[in-house]
Amino acid sequence: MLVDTKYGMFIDGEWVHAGNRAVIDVVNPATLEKIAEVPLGSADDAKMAIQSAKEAFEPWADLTARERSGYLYRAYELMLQQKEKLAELLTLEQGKPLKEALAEIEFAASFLLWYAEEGNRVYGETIPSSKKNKRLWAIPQPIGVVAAITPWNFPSAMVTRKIAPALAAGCTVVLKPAEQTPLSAIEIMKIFEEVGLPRGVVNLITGNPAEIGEVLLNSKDVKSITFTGSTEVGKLLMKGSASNLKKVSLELGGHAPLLVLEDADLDLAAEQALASKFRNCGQTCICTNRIFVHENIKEVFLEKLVNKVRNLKMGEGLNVKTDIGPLINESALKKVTDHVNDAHRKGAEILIGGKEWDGPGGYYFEPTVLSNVTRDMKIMNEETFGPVVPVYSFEKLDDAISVANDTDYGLAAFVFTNDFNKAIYVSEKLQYGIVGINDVFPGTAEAPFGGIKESGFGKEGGHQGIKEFLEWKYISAAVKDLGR
Ligand SMILES: NC(=O)c1ccc[n+]([C@@H]2O[C@H](COP(=O)([O-])OP(=O)(O)OC[C@H]3O[C@@H](n4cnc5c(N)ncnc54)[C@H](O)[C@@H]3O)[C@@H](O)[C@H]2O)c1
Ligand SMILES: O=CCCC(=O)O
Repeated sequence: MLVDTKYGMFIDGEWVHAGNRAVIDVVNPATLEKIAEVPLGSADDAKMAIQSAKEAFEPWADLTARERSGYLYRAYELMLQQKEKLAELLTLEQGKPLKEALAEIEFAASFLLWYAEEGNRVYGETIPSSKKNKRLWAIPQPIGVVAAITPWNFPSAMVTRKIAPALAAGCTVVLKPAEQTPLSAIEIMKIFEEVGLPRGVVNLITGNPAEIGEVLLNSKDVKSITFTGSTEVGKLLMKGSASNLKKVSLELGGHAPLLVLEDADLDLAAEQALASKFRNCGQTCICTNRIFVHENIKEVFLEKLVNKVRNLKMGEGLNVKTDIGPLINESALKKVTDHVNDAHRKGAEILIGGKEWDGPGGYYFEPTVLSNVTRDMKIMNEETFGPVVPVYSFEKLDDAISVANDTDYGLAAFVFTNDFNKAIYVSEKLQYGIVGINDVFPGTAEAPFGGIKESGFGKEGGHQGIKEFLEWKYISAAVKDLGR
C-alpha cells in the first residue's frame, strides 16, 4: 500500500530528504514494525522553513480571499478522492481502526471545505465617530507566519484544523507534526503541492521536538504558535512565547466526565459511553475519562456497559473486524497499567479487562471497566489516555457536578438525561469548554472546539477558528469639512 518508505520534509516548495541527516523511524504501533523513515531535521532546516514562510507571506496575504479559498477547495476535493489510501496510512502509523481512520480523513477534509467558505466572510467594522471630522473603522488582517505543532492521536485532522483557517486568513505556515505520526501530515503537504499552492505558503519540518520548538519560539518572524498536545508541553510553549510576545492558542489535555442521570436512556448512555471511551483506544482529548452514574441505576448501566465491552474486538487496525487498536507506545502502556494498578490497590473492582493483551506485537491493553472507585485514585485525577474507565456513583446531582468540576482540566463533558431542564442546568454548571447532551461526538468543522482552565484557550472550527490567525487594525481618518 505504501507509495514510499522514505518521506521528506517540505521546505520552500521542495522535498528535503534525509541526505546526511539522521532519520526518525516511523513504527506501526500495532506490530512494532518499521514502516518508513523521515529526516531528523535540524535547527537550520527549521530556520529555512521559517524564512520561506516569511517570504511567501505578503504575496499570499495579497491574494483575494476567493483566490485563497480556491486552493483550499481543491485540496478538500483531492483529500476526499484519496481518502482510502490516506486512511490506510493513518492506521498504519497511528494504530486506530480503519473505520475510525476513514472518519478522521473525512473530518480532516471538512476543515478545508469549511475554511474555503469561511475565508470569504472575514468582515471588518465601521465605528460611529464621536467627532464630526473623523471616520473610523477596524479591519482584520492576517497575523503573519504561524507555527503549528500537532499531536499523534489525530495525525490528519489536527493538521487541517489548524492549517485551513491559517491559510484562509492569509497566513503562511510552518508545521511540525508529532514524530510518531509524520506521514499523514506529509501526505497533506503533497495535496497542497498538487493543487499548486505557491512555494513557501506551507512548510513541514520533522525533527527533535525540543530543538525545533526552540527555533520556532525564538524566531521573531513567527507571529503565532498554534499547538495541540499535552498541557505540560503547552505550558512550556506559552512560557517560551513570552520573550517575543507571540500570539498563542493551545488545545490541551482533557479529563472528560460523563454523567448518567437517573432518568437517562440507559441503552443509549451505555452505547455512547462505549463509543466515547474506547474510540482511538481511549486516546482522544475528549474521550470520557470518568463516568458518574446515579446510584439507583448503577447496576443496570454497568451490566449494559460491560456486556458491550465484552464484544469489542481488539487487534490491528487494518483488520476490518477490529474495534479497538493498540496504544501509541510503551510509555502510554505504562501509564494505563499504573492507573489500573493504583485504582485496584486502593479498592477498585475490575469488572472486565485490567491487563495487557498479547496482540500481534504492539502495545495493547484490554478495554477495562472499574467500579467502586474513589476520588483519591490517580485515574480520577489525571488524563489516562487509554482504554480504561472508572465508574463513580452519586446520589445528589450537585455532588456529581462538583466532583466532575474538581479538576484543572476543562475540555469536554457529557451528560445523559431525557429531562430537558436538567440537561440545561448541568450543561451550564459544568466548567468545560464543550458539553455534549446525549452526544459524545460534538466535534465538527462549523463549531468552536476548545477548552478552558488548563485544557487551554483559543478555538478551532467555527467562525471563531479563523480569528486565531487575524489581528485587528484600527484606522482613523481625519476628513475636511466640505461645507456641510
Ligand atoms: N484539546 C485538543 O483539541 C486536543 C486534541 C488532541 C490531543 N490533545 C492532547 O494531546 C495530548 C496527546 O498528544 P501528544 O502526546 O502528542 O502530546 P505532546 O504534548 O507530547 O506532543 C504534541 C506535539 O508537541 C511536540 N512537542 C513535544 N515537546 C515539545 C517541545 N519541547 N517543543 C515543541 N514541541 C514539542 C510533539 O513533538 C508533538 O508534535 C493529550 O494530552 C491530548 O489530550 C488535545
Ligand atoms: O482529540 C481531539 C479531537 C477529537 C474530536 O474532535 O472529536
